[in-house]
Amino acid sequence: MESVSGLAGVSRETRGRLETYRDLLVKWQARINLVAPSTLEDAWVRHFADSAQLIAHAPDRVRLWLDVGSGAGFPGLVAGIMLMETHPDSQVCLIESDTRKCAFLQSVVAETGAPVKVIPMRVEKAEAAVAALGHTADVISARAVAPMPRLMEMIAPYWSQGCIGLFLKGRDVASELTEAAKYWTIRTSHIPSSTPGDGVILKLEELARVRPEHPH
Ligand SMILES: C[S@@+](CC[C@H](N)C(=O)[O-])C[C@H]1O[C@@H](n2cnc3c(N)ncnc32)[C@H](O)[C@@H]1O
Repeated sequence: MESVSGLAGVSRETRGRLETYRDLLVKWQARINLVAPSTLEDAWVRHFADSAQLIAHAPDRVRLWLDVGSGAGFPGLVAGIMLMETHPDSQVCLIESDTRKCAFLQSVVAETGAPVKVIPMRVEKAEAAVAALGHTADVISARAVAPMPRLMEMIAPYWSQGCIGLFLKGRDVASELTEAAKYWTIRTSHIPSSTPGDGVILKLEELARVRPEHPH
């Protein structure tokens, strides 16, 4: 695992927590569909390293990292475990509408002790629950949840000055951003993903509405 980019150089404790997470993923996958079955064998790269690479792009201070549509916890729960080592004051919040996936996420949190709050709700309904955490988000992340115009509508209530977005996206991101720019002033940069494939990390540093809600 140490040789997998994004997971290189993690401590023995972090490695142990991620292995606990991977073992639980395999166990629960037999009962509920957490990830595409074809990706399970290569989960270290496809899910864990893909998520872990975001940590290198986190700001120095992360009080709250918000992950939307977390599914089986990628990238947010991996971030939560990695931040225990690099940003010990951080809290991660996972918003996921599927309650069975949330039960899995809770079991990983319980087994690893990660400072992660799971909110079993649709992101559109979770504003009060997130506000109760006491901090605005410094980082918002998502993978495979929605095209950018829709994703921007989902995250806008949680966005504040100084926040950054870190999104794992595929090859269609340029056309998604062209569409999004009709509705938002945005400032973005693309960082090639360090895991195989044609993915990118889309870093969002400005989000301000210029037209009413996208008609998704
Ligand atoms: C394709 S899965 C991706 C899961 C994970 N991010 C990953 O990359 O493995 C999309 C997830 O987003 C969740 N989701 C979709 N719309 C949502 C919403 N409005 N609020 C909260 N969760 C949502 C779904 O339940 C699902 O688990």
